Amino acid sequence: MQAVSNAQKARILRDALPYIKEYNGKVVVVKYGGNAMINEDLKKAVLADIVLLNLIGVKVVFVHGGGPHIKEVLAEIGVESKFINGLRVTDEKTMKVVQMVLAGQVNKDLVNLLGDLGGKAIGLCGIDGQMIQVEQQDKELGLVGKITKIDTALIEDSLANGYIPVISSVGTDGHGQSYNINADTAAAEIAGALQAECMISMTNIDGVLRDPADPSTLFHCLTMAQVESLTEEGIIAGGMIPKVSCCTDAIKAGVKRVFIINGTVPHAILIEMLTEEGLGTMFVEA
Ligand SMILES: Nc1ncnc2c1ncn2[C@@H]1O[C@H](COP(=O)(O)OP(=O)(O)O)[C@@H](O)[C@H]1O
Ligand SMILES: CC(=O)N[C@@H](CCC(=O)OP(=O)(O)O)C(=O)O
Repeated sequence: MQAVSNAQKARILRDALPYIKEYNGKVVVVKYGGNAMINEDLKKAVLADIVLLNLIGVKVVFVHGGGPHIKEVLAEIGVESKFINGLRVTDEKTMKVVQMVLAGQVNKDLVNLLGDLGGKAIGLCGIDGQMIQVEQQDKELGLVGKITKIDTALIEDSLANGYIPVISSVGTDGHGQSYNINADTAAAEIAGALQAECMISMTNIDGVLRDPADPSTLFHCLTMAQVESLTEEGIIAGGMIPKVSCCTDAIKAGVKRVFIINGTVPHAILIEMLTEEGLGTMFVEA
């Protein structure tokens, strides 16, 4: 690899200035999927980028998943999940594991690492301050919550105090029952409620692809209509279904810029936000 001279390093920083100005003081919701948390080094690199964004004045709201972590703990107790359109059918036993893994293990590990990296982070889930209020989505899905309201007070207080809110997608029905929510859905609803400047979903694939096995088939930009037909054709499938519909929902809710990027590419988020390089799939109205 060619060495970067000091002058080049300085120019890279200077070239980021217009983007830094653009995002300074703005709310950016970042969704970090469990499949993108593939190893500790990569996780630390992603979290260091989040700390950097926070320190240059971006109000980062960090919503995380943890599907693979839930799967691992369920496997240990001999439970196998069924998914309907990318959503985990959640019975009471599964819900206990979901809450324990997302709001406990994954959330606190991320907060801990952010702290280690010099970030000021606070771990929350949708139950805290009744932030994510839900009702049952569908009997067949069990304890999967459909979001009825996002109370942004706690998020806004955290941001106003300079914290990075780290949020896990567990909601409450207001009567003591916890519900499981797809993390992309939670991120999109939170982004809409905050009227965020930008929402970025970080996953383990470059974006929406015609053929997920072939990176050259990436869609750089998708309209709502294209999303609908690709879903009907079955090209958008599995976990990509809720992810993509969340992106279109966020656009409809007034979020200005919405992307799916590959969180396993080092510094993908900095490249997307602070350079003219466009990574992943961007969603637009028409
Ligand atoms: N058209 C498509 N383009 C890209 N990925 C797709 C597509 N259809 C299905 N997928 C699958 O969706 C997965 C991403 O969803 P998911 O596993 O739920 O991610 P995360 O854990 O980050 O939320 C990809 O790894 C891929 O296997
Ligand atoms: C209802 C539902 O499916 N909830 C998800 C919540 C975690 C999640 O979304 O994690 P990823 O972002 O890593 O996929 C689940 O149980 O897996």
